[in-house]
Amino acid sequence: MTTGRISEFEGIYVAMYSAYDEAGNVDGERVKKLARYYAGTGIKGLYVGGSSGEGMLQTVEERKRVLEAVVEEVKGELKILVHVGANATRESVELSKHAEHCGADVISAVPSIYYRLSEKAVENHWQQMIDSTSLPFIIYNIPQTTGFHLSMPLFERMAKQDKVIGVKMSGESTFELQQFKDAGGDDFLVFNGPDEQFLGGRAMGADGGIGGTYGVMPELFCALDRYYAEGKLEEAKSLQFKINRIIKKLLGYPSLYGACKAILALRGVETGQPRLPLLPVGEAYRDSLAELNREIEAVTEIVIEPDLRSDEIVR
Ligand SMILES: CC(=O)N[C@@H]([C@@H](O)[C@H](O)[C@H](O)CO)[C@@H](O)CC(=O)C(=O)O
Repeated sequence: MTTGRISEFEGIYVAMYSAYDEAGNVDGERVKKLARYYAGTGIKGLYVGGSSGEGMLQTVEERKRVLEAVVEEVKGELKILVHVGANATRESVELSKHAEHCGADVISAVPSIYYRLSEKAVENHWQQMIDSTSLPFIIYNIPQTTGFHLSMPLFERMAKQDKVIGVKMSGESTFELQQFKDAGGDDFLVFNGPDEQFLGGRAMGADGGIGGTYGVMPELFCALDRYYAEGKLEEAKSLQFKINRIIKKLLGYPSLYGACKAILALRGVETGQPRLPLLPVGEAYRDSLAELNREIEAVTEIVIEPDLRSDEIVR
């Protein structure tokens, strides 16, 4: 049985990539075009300004402009979750208030990075954001990039607050994911972070997923989620394997984000290069990316074809 909160937010969220012009500046029109590209793919919503969105590489003003463009384009069609984590608490609070003012649905944040912070400091950092708006809050746990390990006692203190509705679990342990689900309770949302183990995360209790590579194959993750929900586990497993072959190739380019952005460009959705220090992916890779794009499109064609028998999907 799903509770109100779960049914309101469960599902597939694209962690949206940045959209810059050729000079590398935030381009509102490109942000809108990218957001529009996802509306109608079956996803539940967008996660704006997270890792894939390069929020941590942008100024507060740029982050505001990105969110404003997304809200203007798809508010009401897609749920809008916004990452407001910044190194300084005061910037995070400013971004939180801006998110509420704009009409975002949920705020979310990683801990502050660089300084080795105590649990108390991270708790206070998050609490200031939570207290600054009436929006629900989703903890963003990604220890492999932040270096901060979210302990169970801190998780439990956070999760017992009404406004803290979920955790985006980008750590790789599905056991830990399951522990969050168990401790959070029936009404607490858990989102799978590692796209490569979406199915494992779902089987261990995740209510959906938030992922960067969804951005080049949203229909595949929607289909995977559907197969799992319908109990079609063989089909789901086979589709996850196909997806993982694609992700493995994407991870072989100078940067994952650059490769995904290049694939979007091949589809007519220009978003520029990732911002340095994330490496660009240049012309030299065009042919291999075009081939990878064809591979994604071929799998997509099969999963969205309603008349195909499910066993044809997987062979
Ligand atoms: C470490 C990392 O960046 N993880 C990604 C995944 O989507 C990741 O790109 C994917 O699993 C490929 O490894 C997401 O969990 C991050 C995310 O959703 C975000 O962009 O905020």
